[in-house]
Amino acid sequence: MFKKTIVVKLGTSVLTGGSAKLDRAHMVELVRQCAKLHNAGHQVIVVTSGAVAAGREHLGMHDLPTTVANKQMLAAVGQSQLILTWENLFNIYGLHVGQMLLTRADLDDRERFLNARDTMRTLLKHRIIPIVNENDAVATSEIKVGDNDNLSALAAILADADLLILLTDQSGLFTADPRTNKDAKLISQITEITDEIRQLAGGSVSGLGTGGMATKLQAADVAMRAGIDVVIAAGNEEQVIKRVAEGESLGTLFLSKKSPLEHRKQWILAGPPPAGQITIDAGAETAVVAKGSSLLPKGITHVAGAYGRGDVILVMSQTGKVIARGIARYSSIELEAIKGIHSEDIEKTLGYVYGSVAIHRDDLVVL
Ligand SMILES: Nc1ncnc2c1ncn2[C@@H]1O[C@H](COP(=O)(O)OP(=O)(O)O)[C@@H](O)[C@H]1O
Ligand SMILES: N[C@@H](CCC(=O)OP(=O)(O)O)C(=O)O
Repeated sequence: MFKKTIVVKLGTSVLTGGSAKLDRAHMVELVRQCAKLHNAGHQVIVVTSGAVAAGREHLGMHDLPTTVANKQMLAAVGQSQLILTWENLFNIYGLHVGQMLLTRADLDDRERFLNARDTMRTLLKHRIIPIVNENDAVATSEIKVGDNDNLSALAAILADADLLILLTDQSGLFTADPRTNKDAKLISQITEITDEIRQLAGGSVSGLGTGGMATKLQAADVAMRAGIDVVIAAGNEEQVIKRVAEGESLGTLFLSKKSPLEHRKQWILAGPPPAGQITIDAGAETAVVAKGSSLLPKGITHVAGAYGRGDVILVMSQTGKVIARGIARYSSIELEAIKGIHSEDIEKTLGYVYGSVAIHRDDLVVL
């Protein structure tokens, strides 16, 4: 069976069941489904809302505050309760969780993006469930993602996910808001988000979540552009996570045209102008061109230009021919220090290591 990387986004409406506190009984059921997928060999990442709701419950506040600062206060109180709840629930299945609190500003910054991606990958490698929420304490109006739908699309990109499942209190995207329109019909598949589709999505009516369907469509748009399929489905549908992950037609599927890898390679080719270059020896050229291998520091003979981790660079042959374009895993200063050495010696030379490769084969397009 194909092992997938799946991001499951749980909205406030799903986690509270429409009440003013966390619905722990339902959370147990959602965790059971995630644990089952995890144990079948898939990689599962949870994007959780509910910090504000948990804070409200913990402090016994009945009215939902309207000011951003008060919501931030509730999120600060509630996030620790929320993560503890997830840790305790996943523990039932012998699993640990790792908390990642992110903002869009973190992910817009190339260096921080790569650092967050390293954390995500390392958690997954150690079979720990990453639990992501917005860092509400520092998310102001300029920098906040604004809702966890958009954040979940960024988390899916960070995780190189195959599938993003947005669970909410409706069974998918309807032709109109089903709360106010009884004749609204479920749309089962979308291959392109057009203006007509966007017009179907109103704001949140539940008053518990923030974005309604509009932010789910924004998230679906971002994820699809990165080659990630998206499903919007109801959080209370039986075995919903497992069934969607297995490809059952449930809710609304947003089908992406390209795979994440094809998308990334296209971006490397057509994206930003190269920030610099490296020259490699004949052995490395054979490995990269003929075998499709990653490029190791050992094969680098020359570094030119000033660039950072995550920048697109050119890979040149000894005769000055451009062989490939790729995303550098180390800055030009770091590559200058580690060129020609064995990967095991990177740590000794730099004092730290981001991995054994200078450019990973998934980040490399041979020309
Ligand atoms: N076309 C539509 N199809 C389905 N739901 C819609 C549509 N337009 C607006 N909505 C509203 O979006 C709400 C879900 O968004 P929201 O309350 O933000 O949930 P969450 O907390 O899960 O993010 C639904 O309860 C529904 O009333
Ligand atoms: N970060 C906030 C969630 C923001 C929000 O309301 O998201 P959502 O319910 O997914 O629309 C929290 O944890 O309460």
